[in-house]
Amino acid sequence: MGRTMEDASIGIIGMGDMGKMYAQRLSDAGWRINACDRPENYESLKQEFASQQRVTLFPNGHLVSRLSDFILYSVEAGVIDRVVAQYGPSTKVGAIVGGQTSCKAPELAAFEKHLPSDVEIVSCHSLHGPKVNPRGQPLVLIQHRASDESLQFVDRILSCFGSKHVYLTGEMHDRITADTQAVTHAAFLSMGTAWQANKQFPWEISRWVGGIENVKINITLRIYSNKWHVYAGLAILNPAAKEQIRQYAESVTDLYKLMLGGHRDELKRRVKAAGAAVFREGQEGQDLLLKDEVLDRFSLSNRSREKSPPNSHLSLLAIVDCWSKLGIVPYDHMICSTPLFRLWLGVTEYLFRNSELLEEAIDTAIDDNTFRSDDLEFTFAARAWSDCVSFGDFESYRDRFERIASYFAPRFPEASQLGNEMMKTILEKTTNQP
Ligand SMILES: NC(=O)C1=CN([C@@H]2O[C@H](COP(=O)(O)OP(=O)(O)OC[C@H]3O[C@@H](n4cnc5c(N)ncnc54)[C@H](OP(=O)(O)O)[C@@H]3O)[C@@H](O)[C@H]2O)C=CC1
Ligand SMILES: O=C(O)C(=O)Cc1ccc(O)cc1
Repeated sequence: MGRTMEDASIGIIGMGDMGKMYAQRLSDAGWRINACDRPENYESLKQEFASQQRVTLFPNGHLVSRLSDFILYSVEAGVIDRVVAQYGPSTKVGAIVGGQTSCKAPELAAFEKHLPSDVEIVSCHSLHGPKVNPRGQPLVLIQHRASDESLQFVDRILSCFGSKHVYLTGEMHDRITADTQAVTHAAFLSMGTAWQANKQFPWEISRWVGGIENVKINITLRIYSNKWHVYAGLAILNPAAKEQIRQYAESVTDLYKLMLGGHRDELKRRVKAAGAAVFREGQEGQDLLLKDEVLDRFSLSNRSREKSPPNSHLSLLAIVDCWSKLGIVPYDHMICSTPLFRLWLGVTEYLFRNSELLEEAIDTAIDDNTFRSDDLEFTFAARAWSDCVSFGDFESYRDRFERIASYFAPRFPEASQLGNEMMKTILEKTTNQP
């Protein structure tokens, strides 16, 4: 192999949010980094990292690849094949190559197709955004075409994050993250779409103020304030995601029809059967601590509230129905959970483990018209996102995403500050899951 830990250097191709976070943390831990972004970004990146002695910027990926012992591609998922085709053949003999894209099938296929056969492949995926502290968060490692020694090499390099290393195949990774990431995002994207369609800013409306509504609002705005390609890539490129998002849209539609038709008993039976399948005895894990006292502290609204306003919670009833239809037990997915997924499971659990609240949601869905038009738009939105992902057209995904993002944009600074505090407080209590 000819590389030693002492003189090894790490290459990063793609110095966006994740690439910069990796460069910063790995160089702080003492590693030498060779990095590049697209050639037109070379000068500005060189200036940005001028004071970082251990980070050397290069104009392109050929120069990074020929020098580095472990090379990470941290580019948009949609361009991975093109970028690996371009720089892969320049990889240093005997080096190890990996990627940070959120869906592994296309990334590993690109590596197999374009990397010389004397190059090993160990890929990775940090299951959190660039502003989250990696300590304690899952970090997936994939020993795809590599010796045990090379896996240990990568393991050691990445150990400075303090993340929880999880060893999976690419296929297992994609199946699990379809649920922990893609379906979770589909639910929040649909909430934002419905609010926009109804011309609402939910924090200004009393029925959306307080408790788990704050989580829905803050996370939705957090997603729309991020880059569209992250969500598009992991949904469109993952075949398991398409199927799961379709089931979510189907569950939303079925439950909404039961609500509209006033079929209280059937709705109750279906929701409770799904709840029993998902929240089985003994699978509670630790208390997720999503209590109103905590959640109420993170409101974008300046109104106070007396009591939880009743809500049909269609988005939450549907995710449990969807999990049960697909035979998914979300607790089994904690190994690949992102912060958003844990919050999503937390609010779902909060509803389903409180039988009074669950009964109230079902009764509200049948008896109270207040949420009908919200739920109608939510149903349309869930189906439209599912279609958009199934068609696999990145540009129309981008269009939809950016149109809705621009509606909420004036509130992003405030929402992301509040969202960060909320994530921090809640995640401190939910990180160490079994
Ligand atoms: N953001 C997140 O929360 C997470 C993202 N990921 C995944 O990590 C990857 C990177 O995401 P993120 O950092 O957020 O996205 P960014 O858009 O911030 O970063 C991607 C970078 O790659 C650059 N790039 C594109 N083509 C090339 C090229 N040919 N050579 C060199 N650089 C190139 C882009 O430049 P330009 O913008 O000029 O095109 C951009 O700076 C994605 O695949 C994403 O799915 C994984 C975990 C979390
Ligand atoms: O927590 C989430 O789901 C996020 O939105 C952040 C994120 C996005 C992409 C990833 O591959 C991993 C984490």
